[in-house]
Amino acid sequence: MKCVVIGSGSWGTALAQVLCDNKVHVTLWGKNKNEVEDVELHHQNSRFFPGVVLHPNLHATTDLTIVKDADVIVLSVPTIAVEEMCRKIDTLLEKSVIIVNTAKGFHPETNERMSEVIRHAMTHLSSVVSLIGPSHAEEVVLRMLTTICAVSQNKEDAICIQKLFSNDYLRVYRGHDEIGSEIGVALKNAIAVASGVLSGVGYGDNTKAALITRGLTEMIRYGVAMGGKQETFMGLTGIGDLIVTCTSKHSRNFQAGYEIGIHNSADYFWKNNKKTVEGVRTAKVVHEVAQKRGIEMPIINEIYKVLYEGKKPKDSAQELMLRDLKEEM
Ligand SMILES: NC(=O)C1=CN([C@@H]2O[C@H](COP(=O)(O)OP(=O)(O)OC[C@H]3O[C@@H](n4cnc5c(N)ncnc54)[C@H](OP(=O)(O)O)[C@@H]3O)[C@@H](O)[C@H]2O)C=CC1
Ligand SMILES: O=C(CO)COP(=O)(O)O
Repeated sequence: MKCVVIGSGSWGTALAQVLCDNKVHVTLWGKNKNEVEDVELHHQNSRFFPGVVLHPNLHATTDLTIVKDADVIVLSVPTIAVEEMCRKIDTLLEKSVIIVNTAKGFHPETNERMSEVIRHAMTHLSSVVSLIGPSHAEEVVLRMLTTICAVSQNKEDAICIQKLFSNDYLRVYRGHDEIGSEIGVALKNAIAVASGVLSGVGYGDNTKAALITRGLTEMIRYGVAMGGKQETFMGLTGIGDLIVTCTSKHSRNFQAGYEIGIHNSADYFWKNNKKTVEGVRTAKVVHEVAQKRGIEMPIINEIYKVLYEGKKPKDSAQELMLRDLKEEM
């Protein structure tokens, strides 16, 4: 089995190392020459994991033609780059491959989920498996115990990817609700931005518990309206990923929100952010779709207003607290 991991950022590097640990033939592809040389020559990716020594057998390259005879290609680039990467890879392939999607979000223009984007962009495709769940790269690269889910419409390929990645520190479950799972992991990023905002403003643990619980309600409402199964949101790609992203110091979505909360404004974030913060774009997509379809998403609407309409976070928090009083669900 020959694997190529596309994207030498934090998640691509961590996943490529998992495959090395599992003695799978794997090469990491990156567009950034410095990053690739760092991995190939020094066994480190110091931009993302300062001080961490990577597996000695992990090789990296900037030559994309290595995909041509791959059996499995793992895509670990941000959502905005997924379609473009798929089209480039497709022109180089000599046979059909399993694509493992790891990006969490929607296409910025068509609003499609990542599996849909990949299916539309590629012809040399056996199937798409999304490998998603509560998994910060910073912990996986240190081999800390983690669980994720291999989600696919194709049961055989889900099993293949589950076995390929599972080991004594990474336990991979299988799932088949592609819609519910991909919506869960996308939406939790936007809720995590809100969690960071509330912490930055100075609110405490009661507020975070409220945000996670009511955020999950919105994820379910939206996901079920789009065709996902309610029970999926009780699993790793729902509540699991929501908890880790809303509470972890590693989360870039939480960190972005925290800065916005501290400044009581999104201006500083827009001027200075250079990190991958998927929840910001997701908030826009979900806000727009929910408005069109009449899906009630109060937290998403407020985070959208903070990010795109200059609303002050403290005013948004008050708006959420003083809405019409409701039944819980
Ligand atoms: N990090 C994590 O813990 C996890 C991340 N994910 C998801 O994985 C996806 C990838 O994120 P992550 O690895 O964290 O992001 P990073 O920002 O750590 O890395 C992204 C990598 O993709 C590269 N890249 C950016 N744009 C392009 C492009 N147009 N073509 C090719 N390469 C590109 C970047 O290169 P450069 O910087 O040089 O532009 C960088 O090497 C995201 O959707 C994220 O939500 C999922 C689970 C865990
Ligand atoms: O998806 C992730 C953890 O499961 C990574 O979250 P961030 O993108 O917020 O860092």
